[in-house]
Amino acid sequence: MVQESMVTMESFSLSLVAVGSAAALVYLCVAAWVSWPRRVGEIFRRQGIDGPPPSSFLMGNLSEMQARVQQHAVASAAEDGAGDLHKGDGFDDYCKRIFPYFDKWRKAYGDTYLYWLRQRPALYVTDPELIREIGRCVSLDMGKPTYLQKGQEPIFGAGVLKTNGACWARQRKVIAPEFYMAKVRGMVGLMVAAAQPLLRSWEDSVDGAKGGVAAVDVDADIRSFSFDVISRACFGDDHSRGREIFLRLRALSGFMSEPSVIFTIPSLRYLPTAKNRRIWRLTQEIRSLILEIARGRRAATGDSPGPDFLGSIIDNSGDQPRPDDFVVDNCKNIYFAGHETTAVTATWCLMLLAAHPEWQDRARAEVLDVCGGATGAADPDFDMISRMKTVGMVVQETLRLFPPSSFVVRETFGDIRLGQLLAPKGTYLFVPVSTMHHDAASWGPTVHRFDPDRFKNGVAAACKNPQAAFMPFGLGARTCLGQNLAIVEVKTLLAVILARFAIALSPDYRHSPAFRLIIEPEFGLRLHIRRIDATATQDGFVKSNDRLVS
Ligand code: HEM
Repeated sequence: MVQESMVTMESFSLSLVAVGSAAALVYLCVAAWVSWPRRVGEIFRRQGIDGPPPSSFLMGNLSEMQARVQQHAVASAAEDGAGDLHKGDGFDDYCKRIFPYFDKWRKAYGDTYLYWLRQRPALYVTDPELIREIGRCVSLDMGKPTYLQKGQEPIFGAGVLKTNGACWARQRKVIAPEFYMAKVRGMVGLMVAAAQPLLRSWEDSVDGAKGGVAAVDVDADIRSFSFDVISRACFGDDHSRGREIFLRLRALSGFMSEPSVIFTIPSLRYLPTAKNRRIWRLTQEIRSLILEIARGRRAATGDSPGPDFLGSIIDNSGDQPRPDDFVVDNCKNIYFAGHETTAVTATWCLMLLAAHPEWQDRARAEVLDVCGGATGAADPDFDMISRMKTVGMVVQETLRLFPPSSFVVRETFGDIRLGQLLAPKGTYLFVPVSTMHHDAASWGPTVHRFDPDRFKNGVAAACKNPQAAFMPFGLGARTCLGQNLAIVEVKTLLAVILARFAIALSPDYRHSPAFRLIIEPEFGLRLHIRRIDATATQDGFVKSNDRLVS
C-alpha cells in the first residue's frame, strides 16, 4: 500500500516536472520570438541603419503599407490621373505611385533602411555598393524569399524560380544551358513562325479599315505570340498543346496576383473558398496537361527524349527526388517566367516607339537596311537580329523605363556578411529595380526621357554604377537565365512588325503602369496601325503622339 502511494507520488512529481519544463520551454520560445525583432533591429541600428517603427508586433509595418496604398488608390481615382503621369520631362518612376511608402521612408531614413513585414526584418537597399555586394554573394545561404514560395505554389511549385539551396542549384544546372546563346541562335526561325498569326491579323485589320488605319488592342496578340515562342522553344513538335496550358496559366496568374502576396495571410489559401477551389482545379488541370505531353514525348522517343527544354528535363527527371514535380513545376516556371515578362516588354517597346516617331523611323530604317527593304524585307535570321543595334538600344531603354520586375528580393538563411554589413539570418533584402533605373544620380538629368542613344556604347557607358543602376534581369547567381532568349525574341518581333507597319498611340491609350506580379499597362495598349507602303492619311498618327512629350 505504502509502496503504491510512493509510486503515485513519484509519477505525480514527474508529471509536475514535465508540465513545468514544457511551460518553461514555451515561455522561452515566446520570449525569444517576442524579443527577436528587437534584437535584430538593434543589430542593424548598431550598423547605422534605422527605419520606420513597426506599428504593431504582429503586422510590423504592413498596416501602414496597406493604408497608404488604399489612400493613393482613392486619390488617383479622384484625380483620374492615369494618362498624364508621363507629361513634362518624360516617364516618372511609377513605383512611387504604386509603392508610396517606400518613397516616403527613403526620404525619412536614407538609402538603406529597415522595415518590418509582420515579424520579419526587411532591408530596403538603394546603396549601389550594397547592391553590388548582394550581386557578388554566391552563398546558398542567400536565396529567394520563402514567403514567395508559400503563397504561390500553384504557379511556381518547387521549380527553379523560387526554390533555394541544393534543390535550386541542381535545377539551374539542368535548365540554364537550354537558353545559352548557342541554343537561342537556332530559335529565330520559330520566333518568326510564331509571329505569323499576329502579322496576318493586323494585316486583315488594316485591309478592312477605313483609310487603311486600324485601331488594334495589341496586348493579347503579343501575349499569344510570346507564349507560342516559349511553347515552340520548350516543347518542339508538341507545342500546339501549349495553348490549353496558356489559357489556364493566365487565369491562374490572374487569381494569384491579387491581392499582393505580402499582404496575404498564407494559411487562407487552404480554405475551400470559391476562388481557392478554382485555383486548385486549374493547378490540377495544368499538371495533367503537362504530364500528358511528357508521357507522349517519352512514348514517342524512348531513351533520347529530344534536344529541347522538355527533352532535357525529362532526361534529367530520373535524378530528381520527385520526377513528375520536377517536370511540371519547371515547365510552369519557364512558361510564367518566359512569356509574361517578354510579352510585356514587347508591349512597352511598341508603346514607346508609337510615342516617339523619330525612334520608330530610325529603328525601321535599320530593320529594312539589314533585311533588304527595297525589294521587300526578308524574314530576319539570327545574324540579322544581332546586327540590329538601334533596335537593341530601344529594347534596353524600354527595360530601363519599364522593367517588368520592380524588385530583386532575397532572404538570408544564415547570418551573411555583405561588405561592411552583417545581415542576420531571416532578413529580407529588397532592391527596388525601377527606382534604381530612374535614379538621376546614376542616369543624369535626362533620366526620365526615352533616349535609347544613351546605350550606344553599352550599359557601362550609359550610367554610373551600371551593376546597381541597370538590372532588368536581376542580380548575381539568380540572374534571369532566359535573358538571351528574351532580348532576341523582342528584337525579332519588333523587326517583323516595323518591316510591315507604322504605329501610333490611339487617343484612347491611358498611361498607367500597374503592378500585377509584373509591371504592365493597366488599361492595355491600343495602337493605330497602317502598312508602311500605304498612302493612308497620317491623322491619328502624329496627333495621338502629342499626348506624350519627352
Ligand atoms: C524581358 C523578359 C524577361 C525579364 C525582364 C526577366 C527578368 C527576370 C528577373 C528580374 C529575374 C529574377 C532575377 C533575380 O532575382 O536576381 C528572372 C529570373 C528568371 N527568369 Fe527571367 N526575365 C525575362 C525573360 C525570361 C525568359 C524568356 C525566360 C525563360 C526562358 C526566363 C526565365 C527565368 C528563370 C528560370 C529565372 C529564375 C532564375 C533563378 O532563380 O535561378 N526569363 N527573370
